[in-house]
Amino acid sequence: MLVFVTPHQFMDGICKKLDGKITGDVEAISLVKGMEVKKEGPCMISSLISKQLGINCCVLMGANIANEIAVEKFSEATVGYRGSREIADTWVQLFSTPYFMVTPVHDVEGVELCGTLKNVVAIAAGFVDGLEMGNNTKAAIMRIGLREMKALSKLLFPSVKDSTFFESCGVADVITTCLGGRNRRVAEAFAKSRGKRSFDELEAEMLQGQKLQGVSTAKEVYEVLKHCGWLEMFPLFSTVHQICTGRLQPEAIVQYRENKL
Ligand SMILES: NC(=O)c1ccc[n+]([C@@H]2O[C@H](COP(=O)([O-])OP(=O)(O)OC[C@H]3O[C@@H](n4cnc5c(N)ncnc54)[C@H](O)[C@@H]3O)[C@@H](O)[C@H]2O)c1
Ligand SMILES: O=P(O)(O)OC[C@H](O)CO
Repeated sequence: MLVFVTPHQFMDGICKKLDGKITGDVEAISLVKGMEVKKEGPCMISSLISKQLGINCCVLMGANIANEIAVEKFSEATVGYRGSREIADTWVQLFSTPYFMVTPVHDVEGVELCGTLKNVVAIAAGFVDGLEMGNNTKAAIMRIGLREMKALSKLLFPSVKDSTFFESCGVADVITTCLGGRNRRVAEAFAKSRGKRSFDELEAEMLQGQKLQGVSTAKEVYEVLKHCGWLEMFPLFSTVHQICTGRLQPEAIVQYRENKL
């Protein structure tokens, strides 16, 4: 059983290194939050693993800030699977502990897109914190973000279920990452510097070698939206990328009209 958990930026290279080396009856699970954008469109990391290595791949996503789990504070997570429930039950059994409650959901794309897209929402929440806009604004950003997450997931994969957004991988992960995650923290510092310090510089200074997922995911999402002609339908997602790249000021995070999707 193979467990993948690295920053998503490295997964293409890792799969290329593993290509041809995996034989026998192998099952994989990805904890990686992110996507690759190929010429033919977005490719979720579990699909990349499945396609490049020829193996089935489930996902594990949820409201899971690592250092809280490390000290055994209670939390939940979601296993997303396709096909047979049997393998999902095996993963649930493997990961479950009295303080880590894992639920299987038959919606691998929905679960993985929740884990991926909420990192863009967390960047937006960090801008709100850095600008000291307050709790009402932050709640508004989280709500708009969740709505865009659901709308984009369903446009990309019509099979995605509404109920997935109420699992740990959905609304709960939006909340915990917007309150306590690294994406939020670094975006807060970016906004405090009024965009004068780059994300790369802040990441290197604040994360000691760890890699942010939200900034590159915002770029990948922007590319997908632009390619599909959907930019105006997703103002929060597109504004986050434009702020990250310096085309807009952090204040722009509340300066757009929400489109009714
Ligand atoms: N840390 C969290 O709280 C948390 C929680 C849930 C999910 N995730 C997700 O898990 C994934 C990994 O996050 P993380 O915080 O464990 O990341 P991390 O930066 O701590 O790196 C995890 C692993 O990736 C390896 N790695 C680093 N650079 C690499 C490279 N160039 N090539 C190959 N491997 C490399 C590291 O050696 C390490 O073992 C991300 O997609 C993240 O969103 C993280
Ligand atoms: O620390 P972050 O912002 O990468 O978020 C960590 C996890 O994805 C939360 O579930």
